[in-house]
Amino acid sequence: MNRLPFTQGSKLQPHCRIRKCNFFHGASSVNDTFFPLHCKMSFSSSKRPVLAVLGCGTMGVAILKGIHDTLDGGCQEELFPNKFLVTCSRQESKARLTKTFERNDTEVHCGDNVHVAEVSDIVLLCCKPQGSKAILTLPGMKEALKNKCLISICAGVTILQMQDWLDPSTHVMRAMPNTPCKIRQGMTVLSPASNVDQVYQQLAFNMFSTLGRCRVLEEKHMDAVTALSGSGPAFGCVILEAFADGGVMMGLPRDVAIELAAQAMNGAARMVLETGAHPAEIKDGVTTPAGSTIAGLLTMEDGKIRSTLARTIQEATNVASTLGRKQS
Ligand SMILES: NC(=O)C1=CN([C@@H]2O[C@H](COP(=O)(O)OP(=O)(O)OC[C@H]3O[C@@H](n4cnc5c(N)ncnc54)[C@H](OP(=O)(O)O)[C@@H]3O)[C@@H](O)[C@H]2O)C=CC1
Ligand SMILES: O=C(O)[C@@H]1CCC=N1
Repeated sequence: MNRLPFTQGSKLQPHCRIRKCNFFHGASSVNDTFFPLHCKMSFSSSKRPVLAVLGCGTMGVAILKGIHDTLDGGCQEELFPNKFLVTCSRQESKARLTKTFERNDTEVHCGDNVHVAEVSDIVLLCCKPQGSKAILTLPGMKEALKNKCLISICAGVTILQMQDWLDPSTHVMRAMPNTPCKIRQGMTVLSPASNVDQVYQQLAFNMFSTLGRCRVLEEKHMDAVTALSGSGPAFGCVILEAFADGGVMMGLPRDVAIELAAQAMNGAARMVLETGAHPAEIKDGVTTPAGSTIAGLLTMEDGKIRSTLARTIQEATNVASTLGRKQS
């Protein structure tokens, strides 16, 4: 059977090995060279870029934790940020974030979005989709983001919408990461606007590659990406929990059942990603004629599990496409 062509993102993780990305729209390939592009931009306060996270909730924390781990692993890359400013809207969140990020390189602000954007080079927008317009159209934000890079992870908020709210000189990019970025096992898909400078594209690719796998796709795929890999960890965990319930039903202690289910799924997923094998090949390899696996597989098919899961992605994609339209 043919091997599947995957990105090599996960192999980048040890200590920030950066590879060069092919950024043509729709391309996803990375090659094996170290990143050679020298920074032709001068960043605000130091040689290395300052990163802002506007709206630092679940995802902002997941991304920044992964980035901090990369830095703590000794990342010296010129294009990798080494100073961070994050924002939230409530004082209690500020107190929580201040505890979470007790480090000299990270400042936490309540509000202050425009000031934070002003003193940063790269701005990650991590608020809820319906709050994106309110933040990007704050008085002074258009000025603050001139010539800078804005990377939005907001589901369903399009490049065109953001360009409409911002100055034409702003380099607008969408990213769809997922929560495993927190442990640097994430998947991020990037989609830059056509005018985004190569240096910013490289910078974003570098940054997200250290948080797991990263690839570049055309914006038309972003809603499906949101459903499959943005929401995927939630869907995967429901399946995992149901497997564990089955183990508990048959007498396994809960903690053992969860470990076995998680490692079975982790092992299967890694076989797909690391060998390029098709999932069907792995399934067939497990399935002994007249054995227990085929008995279980037929039960799954009786429950229409394939169409149920595929329709899950279809439905989540449809909803993702509407999220940017509902602005508060
Ligand atoms: N959760 C996920 O797995 C994924 C989410 N996404 C996208 O990421 C985005 C964030 O999701 P998630 O992290 O789950 O959401 P959260 O609700 O956890 O985080 C949103 C954050 O925005 C802050 N915020 C709200 N208004 C303002 C404001 N005016 N100024 C500054 N900060 C503000 C909130 O602050 P406060 O806490 O003080 O209210 C909160 O910290 C969404 O757009 C979603 O589509 C993408 C991929 C995966
Ligand atoms: O549920 C949501 O809308 C977001 C987008 C991807 C994951 N969470």
